[in-house]
Amino acid sequence: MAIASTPELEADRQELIRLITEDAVFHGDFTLSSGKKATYYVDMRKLTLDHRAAPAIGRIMLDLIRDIDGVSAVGGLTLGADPIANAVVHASVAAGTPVDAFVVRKEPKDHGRGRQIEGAEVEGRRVVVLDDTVTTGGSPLKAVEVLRKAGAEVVAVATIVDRKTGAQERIEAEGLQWLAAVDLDDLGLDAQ
Ligand SMILES: O=P(O)(O)OC[C@H]1O[C@H](OP(=O)(O)OP(=O)(O)O)[C@H](O)[C@@H]1O
Ligand SMILES: O=C(O)c1cc(=O)[nH]c(=O)[nH]1
Repeated sequence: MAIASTPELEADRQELIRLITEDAVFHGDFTLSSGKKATYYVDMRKLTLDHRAAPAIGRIMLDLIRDIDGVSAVGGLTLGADPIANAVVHASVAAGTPVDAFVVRKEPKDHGRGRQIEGAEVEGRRVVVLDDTVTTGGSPLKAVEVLRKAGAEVVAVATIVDRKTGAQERIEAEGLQWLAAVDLDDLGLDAQ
């Protein structure tokens, strides 16, 4: 669990935990992105696109990466990461420490400029990969692979919710820092 760096930001985080618990945790039988089964699903899109939560998500995720030197762009695999990256851009401008955002497509675009990474140019830049909920880590690692091929220096993966099912170990095995704003203890859920 990552306690925020100031009482105000920790209040933001606690309010986000309340909103996730009330509005984004769904119980039932779910198939996850990895094909695994689970009895709950955390639908963070409900909150990354919600006016009550999006500004705080930007501040919380900016705070989460505060100790990493030289980060100039953030983003991740579309679409979970996209509204988070945009929120971080706004929070970073408000904080006087601007960063840019990028979107990593699942496949390169088949028309126009044919790009797989949209937005900020990442070559030679230190970047952080974002995600909304991480289970196996496959999605952020796909973004890492695409970003590295494009010449980015990926330094960390930062998620809002960590489902605590092995992603941290996979990410750290890639030499990347692992950061999570909210974990299962915060939400009163068991790992699965
Ligand atoms: O850690 P993983 O096993 O990769 O699972 C987590 C991923 O699953 C969800 O995205 P999803 O694949 O549902 O795609 P979407 O963002 O396009 O909805 C979520 O937003 C994460 O990116
Ligand atoms: O593993 C996933 O696909 C997944 C789990 C979860 O709780 N939320 C989500 O958006 N994706």
